[in-house]
Amino acid sequence: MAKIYGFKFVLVLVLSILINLFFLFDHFVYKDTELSWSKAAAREAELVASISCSGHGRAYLDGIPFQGEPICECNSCYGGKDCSEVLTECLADADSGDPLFLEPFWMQHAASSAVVVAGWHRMSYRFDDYSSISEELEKHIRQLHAVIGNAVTDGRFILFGAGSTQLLNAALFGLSLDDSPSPANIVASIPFYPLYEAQTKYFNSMEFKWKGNASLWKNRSDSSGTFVEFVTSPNNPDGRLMKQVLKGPSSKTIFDHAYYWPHFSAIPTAADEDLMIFTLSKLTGHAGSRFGWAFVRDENIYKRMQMYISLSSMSVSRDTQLRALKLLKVVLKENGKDLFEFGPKTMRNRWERISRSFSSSKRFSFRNLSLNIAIIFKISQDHHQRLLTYSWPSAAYAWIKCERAEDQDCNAVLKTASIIGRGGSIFNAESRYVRLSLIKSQDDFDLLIQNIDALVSKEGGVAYI
Ligand SMILES: Cc1ncc(COP(=O)(O)O)c(C=O)c1O
Repeated sequence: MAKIYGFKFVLVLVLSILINLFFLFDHFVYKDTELSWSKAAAREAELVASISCSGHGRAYLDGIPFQGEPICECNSCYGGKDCSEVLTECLADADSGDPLFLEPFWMQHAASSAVVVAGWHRMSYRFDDYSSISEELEKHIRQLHAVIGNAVTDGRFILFGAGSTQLLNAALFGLSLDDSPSPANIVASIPFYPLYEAQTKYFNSMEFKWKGNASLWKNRSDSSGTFVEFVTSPNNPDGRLMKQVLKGPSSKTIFDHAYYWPHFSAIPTAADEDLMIFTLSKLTGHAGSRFGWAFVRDENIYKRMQMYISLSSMSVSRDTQLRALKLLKVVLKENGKDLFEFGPKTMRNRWERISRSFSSSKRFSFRNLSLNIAIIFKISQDHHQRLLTYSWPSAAYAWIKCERAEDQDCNAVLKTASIIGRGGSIFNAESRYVRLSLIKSQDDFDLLIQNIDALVSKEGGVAYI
């Protein structure tokens, strides 16, 4: 009898231990991972993401709803409720530098790149340490440059801006606001990104004046004052790796490295300049997030740039910084392997395609940027492995020249074939040049190729310059 009671006692004890373990597990392990306040938001986000737009559009959480439902926003030349209708007489728009070629990458990395933002996320003007930049984001940015080897970041201050657009202007003020009695002369080499001239003229400061083509000031006298040169490397529009034209103690340089990433260029050396500007827009494609950063060697210039940011917008949105951090974490996975395979491969394919389209043309030519692009991933600290080697140009834009004497306005010529490019005069170059953007969506690119093929088929022969 005592044996049976003893057995029952042990059984009850074991059961009770098991039940307690179950509740403990449920409380600390299962309950811990169960979603509560984020569940509805996650469901809403996935619901919108699941709306089918036939691969030619996208529904967004903040899109204008129709009958309470989010609707598809179609790519150009597609329409209808689900973007399945091809619009006729549609123009191939290769004008803007909207980097949507990277959208498929982020669709493939939807899970790792999603961000959940609580209603109370970083409401303050400041971080705890009174700074306005996320230390963690700064760390990831510096790590990214070290992995890709495109910039030396040691011994430099870092600044965040609302896209590189804000930082370019901050740099202009930072370099011009010195004790010089006359305004700084602002220059760039032709062809140049038109924003430099537009910003300098629009802000119309007493501290600086636009002076145009840098080459015209090579033999200037000492009394000509301070010069600030914008150097875009790789260049927009023609993709060349550029150096400053003006040298000497009275010249300062703003290096705009928006395109100095393996998608668009060889990375022969790590940029090691005094003032370097980068942007998330052309790195990950998130132009809409408006995030850029600058590395500045000189503390006084850094402080003046900081003052500009502070007076114009206080600082960069914490929401944007959070998103940038999440994106860079994805980028840095396996030392950048995924993004820096996808980006260059996509650009190489597009260049192969457009080169083929123009290959039989004598009427149009483009600079053959036949770069030997070597993408180097740091597999570990001291071991580099060459994973991809391309011998194709991969610049963000094709810089096309109309070769016939009568084709003075190349943009107009392309327009007759329903192609919208950006005319050379916008970059201060001849109008027999035109820039075609190769970084837009696949739909835009496919239509561009279709219209180029139709235009070229009306003539014959290739001319590389
Ligand atoms: C050379 C260059 N710099 C800067 C920018 C501006 O980029 P962000 O989106 O960072 O303002 C662009 C955009 O096309 C660009 O081509």
